[in-house]
Amino acid sequence: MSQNHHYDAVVLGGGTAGELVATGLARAGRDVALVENRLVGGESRYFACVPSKSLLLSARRGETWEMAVARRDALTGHRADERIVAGMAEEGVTVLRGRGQVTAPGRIEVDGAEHGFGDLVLCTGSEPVIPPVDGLADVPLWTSDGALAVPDLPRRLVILGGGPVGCELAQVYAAFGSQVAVVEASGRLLTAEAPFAGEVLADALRRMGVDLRLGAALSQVERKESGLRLWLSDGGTLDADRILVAAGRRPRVEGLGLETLGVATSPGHGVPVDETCRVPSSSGDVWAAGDVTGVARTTHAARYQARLVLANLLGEHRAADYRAIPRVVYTTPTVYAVGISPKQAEELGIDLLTAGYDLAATARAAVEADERGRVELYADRSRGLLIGAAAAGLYAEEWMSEIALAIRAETPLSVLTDVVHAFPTYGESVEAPLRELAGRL
Ligand SMILES: Cc1cc2nc3c(=O)[nH]c(=O)nc-3n(C[C@H](O)[C@H](O)[C@H](O)COP(=O)(O)OP(=O)(O)OC[C@H]3O[C@@H](n4cnc5c(N)ncnc54)[C@H](O)[C@@H]3O)c2cc1C
Ligand SMILES: NC(=O)c1ccc[n+]([C@@H]2O[C@H](COP(=O)([O-])OP(=O)(O)OC[C@H]3O[C@@H](n4cnc5c(N)ncnc54)[C@H](O)[C@@H]3O)[C@@H](O)[C@H]2O)c1
Repeated sequence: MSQNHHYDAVVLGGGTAGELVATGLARAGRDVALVENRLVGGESRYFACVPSKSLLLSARRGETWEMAVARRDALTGHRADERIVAGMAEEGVTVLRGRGQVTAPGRIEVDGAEHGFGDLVLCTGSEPVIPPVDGLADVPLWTSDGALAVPDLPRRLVILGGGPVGCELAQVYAAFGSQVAVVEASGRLLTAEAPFAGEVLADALRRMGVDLRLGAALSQVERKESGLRLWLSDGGTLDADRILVAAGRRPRVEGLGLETLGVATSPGHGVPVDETCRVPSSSGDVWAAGDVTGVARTTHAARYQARLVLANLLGEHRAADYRAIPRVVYTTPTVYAVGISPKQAEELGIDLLTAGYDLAATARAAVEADERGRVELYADRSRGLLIGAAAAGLYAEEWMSEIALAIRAETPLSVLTDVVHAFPTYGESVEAPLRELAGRL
């Protein structure tokens, strides 16, 4: 095996988190290599956030499918990374293309060549979970990666999973004319969030003609002469031309050689990290950022953790605070959640006070002629503080940011109730529930 250079740091995985850490280290004068076996820029840029948000916008604008695909592909740079790699090289990052695997403390192999490192930063992201369903492995499947990189518009599409991916893509394909069904094992969409959010979205999808099969799991798939036949656990059946699996993602921790560093991993779980994003290991300095940690699987959380790792590698001591990381589903209407959800509060035994408001009561809803949606705010009775919120409504991803700040900054309710919102905005909808919470605490 050829012996190569010794780097101050090796970043394994060149997605959102890896790109940020590697570039930051190079700018600080460190000798750094970024190892990437697919495309530098990662999931978000080519196969996830950017193409899905582009298609959702095209759907809202009423563009044709051909226009939408052209726009999506232009925004993702036609899934080519040469420009980004060249930019990183200019910053001083060495990009090593190939699959990386740690072979011993301080040593990593990339496609037959071995390199040395001081620090290791794990940024390997996550991968889709394919449920063990009879016959599913024998039929052509899409995961979101596949769906968001091809020009096909299936006539009949079944989406397995009613989480953020399933809901966003159901809206995309239904808007462009596919006959869409969503099979979701739990009784509702967006099961991790407040029930009203999934209900508002279910109503929006049904109005577009989406067939929602809630509380049913997929139990068997068979290939028929003209397409696929699906059997569900509630006895129902569906016919489809294509199945899109959106049944969750798991941190990519296997096959990285982490055992050689004494890093304990288990399938389906992220690499363990402390509050500084350091990975407990028997040797050397190992850090992790992004989906691989399994902490908060969004691009903005990956960027947050990457900035933290970078600061800590450069001699600061920064600890993560995950209390106010937003969770957004970019459908129409948007679903936005931040902080503690009612389900989490129950699990944690928090005495939760809830106050809500229907967006229909705002003047903005009348102006927009769109009365859908609601906002709910959650306070911890014992601490007298706002700790969570959820909203389903147009542009909620924009007007709910002040609530994220309020949770993160632990802003007293007496201050929040004194904030004046512009008229007529959906943002006014938080005023009444804030006053209600303040009155009940
Ligand atoms: C359909 C979809 C839509 C989404 N929409 C949003 C959204 O709107 N907003 C949002 O905030 N989040 C969204 N997400 C989540 C977001 O995409 C992820 O949280 C984000 O991409 C995580 O970044 P990362 O750096 O951790 O991983 P990635 O960007 O996946 O990067 C990991 C990289 O590591 C590489 N790699 C892995 N193992 C190795 C190895 N052994 N050797 C070399 N390279 C390796 C991979 O090829 C990959 O490029 C969406 C996800 C999906 C699936
Ligand atoms: N806008 C965003 O920020 C955004 C958008 C999309 C995805 N993401 C990220 O991507 C990750 C993955 O999203 P996801 O929607 O794939 O996963 P998820 O885990 O949120 O939802 C998967 C759903 O599939 C259902 N399911 C699983 N197996 C099933 C089966 N056999 N039959 C029927 N239903 C089944 C589950 O009950 C669950 O509701 C999320 O963690 C999210 O953070 C973020």
